[in-house]
Amino acid sequence: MQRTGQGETVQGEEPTADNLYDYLLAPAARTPDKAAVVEADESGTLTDISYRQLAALAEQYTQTLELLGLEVGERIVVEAPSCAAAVALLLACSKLGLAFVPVSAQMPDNRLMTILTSLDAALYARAHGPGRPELPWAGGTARFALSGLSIDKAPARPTRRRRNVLALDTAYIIFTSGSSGRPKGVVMSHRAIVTFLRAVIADQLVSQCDRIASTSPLQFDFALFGIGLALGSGATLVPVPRTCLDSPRRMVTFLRKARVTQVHGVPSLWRPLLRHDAQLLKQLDQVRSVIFAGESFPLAELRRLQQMLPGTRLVNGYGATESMAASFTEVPDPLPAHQRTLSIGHAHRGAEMILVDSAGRAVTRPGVIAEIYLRSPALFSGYWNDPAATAQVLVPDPLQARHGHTVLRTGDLACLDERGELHFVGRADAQVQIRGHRVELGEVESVLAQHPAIASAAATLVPRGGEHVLMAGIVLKDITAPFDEPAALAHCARHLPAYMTPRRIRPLADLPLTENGKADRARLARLVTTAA
Ligand SMILES: Nc1ncnc2c1ncn2[C@@H]1O[C@H](COS(=O)(=O)NC(=O)C[C@H](N)c2cccc(Br)c2)[C@@H](O)[C@H]1O
Repeated sequence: MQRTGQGETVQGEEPTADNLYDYLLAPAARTPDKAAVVEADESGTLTDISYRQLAALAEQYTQTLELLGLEVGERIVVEAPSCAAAVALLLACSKLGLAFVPVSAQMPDNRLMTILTSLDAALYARAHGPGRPELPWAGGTARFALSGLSIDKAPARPTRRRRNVLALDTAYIIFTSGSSGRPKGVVMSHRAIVTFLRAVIADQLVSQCDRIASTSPLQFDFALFGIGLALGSGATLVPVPRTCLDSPRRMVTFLRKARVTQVHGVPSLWRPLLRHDAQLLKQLDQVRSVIFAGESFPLAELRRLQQMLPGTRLVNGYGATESMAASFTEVPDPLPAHQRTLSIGHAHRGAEMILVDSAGRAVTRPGVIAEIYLRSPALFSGYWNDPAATAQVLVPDPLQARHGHTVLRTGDLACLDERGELHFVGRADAQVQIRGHRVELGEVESVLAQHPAIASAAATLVPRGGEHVLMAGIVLKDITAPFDEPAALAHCARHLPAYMTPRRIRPLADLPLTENGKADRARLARLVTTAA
């Protein structure tokens, strides 16, 4: 479809530039009446929004936004769950070249204000629902739902001439907590996200008859991945309501009712099911594949999941928001008993992960731990308004420095196995040193999870008097049983060197998680210390 100066599209020709709107709505021309998004209301009633209806809603939002006369590149902060209206607003922003910045309703007011201010956002749009009465935001505001987008306060912007949207214009910005604590905005262009989605869909991760359950909150790019994979392949997106995620029974009921065939989620999504109602998993006979991402899936739990979902393809999705993702590796079925680390395989089509040691040399021998660098045409543009932080991670290719291109320095450590596949080892900045030894928190956790009474475990370092002390939190299989800490400590001493044995092991009701569902080691450190 040829784009005219006013951003209109003329049916028939291919778009002149990669654009998320054209890419995600292409199926609307082929299968307009097919369900694009399945909506669930609070009573659990499911409603299909067809590609035609989604395109119409996106058009309605586009016309309302167009009246604001915003320049290409202006930022729209969107507070909403993953749902059809949010997808339509993402499409409208993409069509007008506005940057879509998803935030969560659970985000504290002051963090939201930091993001709105640092972005100098043109509009803060939230899905209909309880607002934030105390939010001191003086910029543009709007509310949106399936019924439409209403501007409550127009942004004070001079109406400017709109130009064509280019492939390098920003499609979305995702704020990550970042290990430094200050939120960093990962800026992704239309070219990066469309290139990535084309490659991953070409790798046959999904088929157009899939119904993809997305379980991550919208501000986590795993949710945008679900939107891109579903619509980009002409399949159907099934956002799972938060209320279904807290109860194993409600989640299984929902997945069955919505006839879901592929489930996306972080490893912790499966923990309550595996612990309480593993038998319920047998009801998910229609689920053909599961894609997990965000952190290593503890092997003991992964083996249980594999047993309970016989014949279901389990895919280990690895990667960072700065490239959306890097690799999708099928877990061997069955997972060999001796295997202690998960393969993250090879990068998706058109990209390459290389291992580089601290001297900047390529590592090609198995078993040598080094840092993963990602060569890819789908890398992020940079961190919002932070060229210094950008230069830390978008670096000259250490193996082809003279060519001038940059690669992503992931900060992740991995090593090659005998077959040349990468195995994730851990975060370079999470390498903890105890009395001069490198400690792998993941290794401590997997030994603890092998203890017969322990369902799951998380380890962390607690600063204590100038040094760091290794502490662990565990969840018992039977929370009514008394916890025998000395026995658990003895179990660790039998399987781990002394410096990797936790000082204390604390039973917890649940392992603390971040908003994106990953292990929250900072909160764990506070929990195990206060429990001392
Ligand atoms: N599969 C793993 N094993 C182990 N460690 C993982 C895995 N996936 C990540 N990580 C870690 O998480 C970091 C990155 O965090 S992030 O920027 O918030 N992004 C994410 O978590 C999610 C990521 N954007 C994403 C989004 C959609 C699909 C996929 Br597929 C992946 C990586 O650098 C790794 O340290």
